[in-house]
Amino acid sequence: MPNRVQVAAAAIVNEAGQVLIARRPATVDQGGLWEFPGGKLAPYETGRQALKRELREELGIEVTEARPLIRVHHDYPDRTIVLDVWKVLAFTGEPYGREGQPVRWVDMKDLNDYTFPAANQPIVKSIQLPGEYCITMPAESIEAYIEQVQQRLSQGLNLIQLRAPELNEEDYLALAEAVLPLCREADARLILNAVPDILSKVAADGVHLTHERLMALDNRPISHDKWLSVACHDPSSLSQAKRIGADVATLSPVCPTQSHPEAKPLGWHRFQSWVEQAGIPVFALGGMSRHDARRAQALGGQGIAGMSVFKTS
Ligand SMILES: Nc1nc2c([nH]c(=O)n2[C@H]2C[C@H](O)[C@@H](COP(=O)(O)OP(=O)(O)OP(=O)(O)O)O2)c(=O)[nH]1
Ligand SMILES: [Mg+2]
Repeated sequence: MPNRVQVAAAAIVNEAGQVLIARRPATVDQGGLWEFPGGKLAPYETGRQALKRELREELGIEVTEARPLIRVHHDYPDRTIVLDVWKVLAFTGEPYGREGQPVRWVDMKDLNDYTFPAANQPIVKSIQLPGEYCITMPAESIEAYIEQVQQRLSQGLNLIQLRAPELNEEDYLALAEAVLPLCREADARLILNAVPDILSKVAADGVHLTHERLMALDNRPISHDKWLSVACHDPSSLSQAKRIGADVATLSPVCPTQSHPEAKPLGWHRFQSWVEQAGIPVFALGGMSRHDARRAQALGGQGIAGMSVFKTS
């Protein structure tokens, strides 16, 4: 690819959970589409420096705090771009379209109604996902699973993977049906750890595929209005995830974990370098504690996933 363009872009989220987007002029590359404000790195600039300069130039604001959100590589017909996306946590000034471009605050869930350049799909997903992904831990009975989910929701967790591999299909379906209204009530997303077909029976928000199910696929098995979460353990499963159009991945085990004592931990260093190439939001899984969410995010991950980490007593 002849042209490799490095771009810094910003996810600016306000207290009401709205995101600032801008419309690209009709005459430029990707013209007329909505974008996250930002632009190309000048020679010798770091991503963070470019972010600050671009937001000063395009929006008239001064970024005072930002962290990496996601990095996306994308091949357009005429160029490859590397989008280095930052979550802006604090800024001074009132943003406006300083170059005359329309800018708009939109609710996170309404981002899907706007047309962005093709590279932006994983960025939109990353903005919509929280930093904690709760996976249910083994429980004694269906009732105990339900109680566990209730407890996790009451902690404010809003992304729940219903994992219960020991249940037969009928029991798992009954459990999923019982848990779904609880998640709806709490405005949480419910991801079923099961075969993709289950979404024709239970109107959950998505499915999570085991590593084995992921590797057996050639295409995305569910529609784009549902979430496809997948289990990855190495660069080849991460690239398979990207290839089939998964929305989010767990990468494990990052640290030693009691639930999978035989698995060799990959460590934070590899987590960082594999995530950088992944191009989709990736949660660190395996031996996590709550304070690791910040660490995972500082290394370019979406946050942490886990089972026992969210247990309160
Ligand atoms: N800023 C931004 N650029 C994006 C997004 N998605 C996406 O594919 N791009 C592409 C479009 C462009 O090819 C490139 C960004 O270049 P740009 O036109 O914003 O660059 P710039 O602000 O430095 O503008 P200029 O000085 O070249 O006029 O990245 C996005 O969400 N935000
Ligand atoms: Mg720009």
